[in-house]
Amino acid sequence: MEYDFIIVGTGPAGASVAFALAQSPKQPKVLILEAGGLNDDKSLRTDGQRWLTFLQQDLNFGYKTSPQEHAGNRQIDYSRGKGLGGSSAINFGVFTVGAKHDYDTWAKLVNDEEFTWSCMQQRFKKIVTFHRDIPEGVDPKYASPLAKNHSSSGGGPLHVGYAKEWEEDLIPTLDLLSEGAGYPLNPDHNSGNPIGLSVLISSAYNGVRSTSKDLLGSLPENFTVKTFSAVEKVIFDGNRATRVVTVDGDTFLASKEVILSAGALDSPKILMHSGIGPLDQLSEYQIPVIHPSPFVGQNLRDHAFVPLVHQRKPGSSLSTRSVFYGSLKRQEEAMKQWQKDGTGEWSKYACEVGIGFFKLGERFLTSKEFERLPESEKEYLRDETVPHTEVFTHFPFHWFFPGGDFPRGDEDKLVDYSCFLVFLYNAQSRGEVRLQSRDPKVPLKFDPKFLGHEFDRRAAVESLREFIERAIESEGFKKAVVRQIVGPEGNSDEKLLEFWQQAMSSSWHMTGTAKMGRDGDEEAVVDEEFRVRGVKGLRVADMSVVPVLVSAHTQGVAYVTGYTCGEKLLKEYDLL
Ligand SMILES: Cc1cc2nc3c(=O)[nH]c(=O)nc-3n(C[C@H](O)[C@H](O)[C@H](O)COP(=O)(O)OP(=O)(O)OC[C@H]3O[C@@H](n4cnc5c(N)ncnc54)[C@H](O)[C@@H]3O)c2cc1C
Repeated sequence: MEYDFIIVGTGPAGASVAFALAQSPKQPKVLILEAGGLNDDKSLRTDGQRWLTFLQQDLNFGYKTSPQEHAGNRQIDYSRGKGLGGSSAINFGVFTVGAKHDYDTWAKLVNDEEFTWSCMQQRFKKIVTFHRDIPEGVDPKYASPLAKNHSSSGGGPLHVGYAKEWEEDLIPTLDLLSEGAGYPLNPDHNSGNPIGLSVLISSAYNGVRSTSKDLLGSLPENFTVKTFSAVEKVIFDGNRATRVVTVDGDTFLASKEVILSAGALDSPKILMHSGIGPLDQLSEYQIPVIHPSPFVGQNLRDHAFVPLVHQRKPGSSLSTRSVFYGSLKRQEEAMKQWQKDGTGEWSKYACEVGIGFFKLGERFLTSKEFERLPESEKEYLRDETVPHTEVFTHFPFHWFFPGGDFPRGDEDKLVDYSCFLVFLYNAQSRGEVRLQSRDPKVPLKFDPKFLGHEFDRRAAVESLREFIERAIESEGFKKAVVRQIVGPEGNSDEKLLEFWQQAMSSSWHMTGTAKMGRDGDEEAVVDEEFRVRGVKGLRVADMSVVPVLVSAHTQGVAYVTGYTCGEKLLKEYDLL
């Protein structure tokens, strides 16, 4: 069977390519191939369990990094979602779009206005329906987005917004950070300027998580979706891509384009198995070369985070979460309620958090590591919309703590704790993904080179130090705390770095492994039309191509990346 377009992968990017093409009245024939299954079990959408879905093995490729030299030689979890929705089906539901300057930088790098914030903001409005309602009686100072920055009714199929019910200690925690620690407020973190403290907008609504599968819900008849169809490679006639072959040996023909949206760890793999990649790697595994492309798999970037966990004095916080998490019976009852109508405690606990994007102070800006950055990078970091770090509140840490004092259905061990996550932003380290087998079932080798650059180590240390000095050591916080459960053993550079090395995790924001660039950029794997350089009829549209490590959790970027590619295809093939 021949199709006009074949899209590989249904994460935010692939689903958005499809969603854009579905708007064509000319009904091009589109085939969507997805490695995993339907992901149609309703309970996978339980808002309060969004932190746990990634542990389900059938929904996750289960990747790990290679041993990380600067992180205690640990192999760090490098999860990727499998099945309809891709990684959005297993992610934590943080819905952030990043800084205006990220997109304007992208547009400048590739010399195309289509990537500016003003164009991307319009696309967000087509993909997303934003629900602005917050619980009654809550002061809107942490959550009052301006209408002009968001779509409301009449937006797209991806529903985002605030949880209906907030945990009792959410606002007091944010008050502590704003009034006690002096962090600035920002009631509209998705406005293009994320700087400041807000209540988080999540990819969830009415207790139900949203995933990119929601964009595939009402595809017209000219679309075919095939699950359990992992693509091995693209086949070329001369240098034109004409077919894809799955690992099970099925072949599908594409008369116009193949679009790879298999994500930043798998699109490079498909390229390499198709003969597009670094010559040394292709020849080592005897893969016939279609086009040498030395930067396929290079330029990998990511965010990272560490947790800070403290036990609070009994009665010092208003939190009731430990009572819920401490009772399996209560959790079961709540699940019955959630199954019935999406309400109850599974749409309250860990469903709303605080998020802050901040600039760091003079100690960071005058450090030798900052000084030694290229001028263009310093200029980028000085832009008013670009944060230097992120802080996150109310992470349900007890689920990930191996034993210890946390509630696990045992009411004797109820502990009231606070958990903040501190993020490393703007990492300068460039990692890589590499072939390690000729067998397409074997994943690439993933080496993000976490903390491999001196700037990253400085930014990690200063992000953590500044948050500890401002928030954790503030009178308001200290007086409510019994002890630190997880955190550094001191405030020196060495102790702070040691803590990062032992406790850091990837944020799963892998970016840049098939980077987009303008003519003359020798590192560019694709051009600004998403076309793979050196061949015809093949594009990559997912986080692989994004040439900027955006100041956000990356699902939003993946959605608009895919949608931009879809719009370009509609235009180029005169489909509107
Ligand atoms: C545990 C976790 C938590 C996260 N939390 C957040 C968060 O809270 N907020 C946020 O903004 N971002 C978060 N992210 C990141 C975010 O989900 C990703 O940036 C985003 O999903 C990337 O979109 P994508 O379309 O590029 O790739 P993916 O979402 O990874 O989609 C790739 C798709 O391609 C399919 N595929 C792969 N190989 C093949 C093949 N050979 N053939 C056919 N199909 C294939 C996969 O099954 C998948 O459907 C998280 C990610 C993870 C893993």
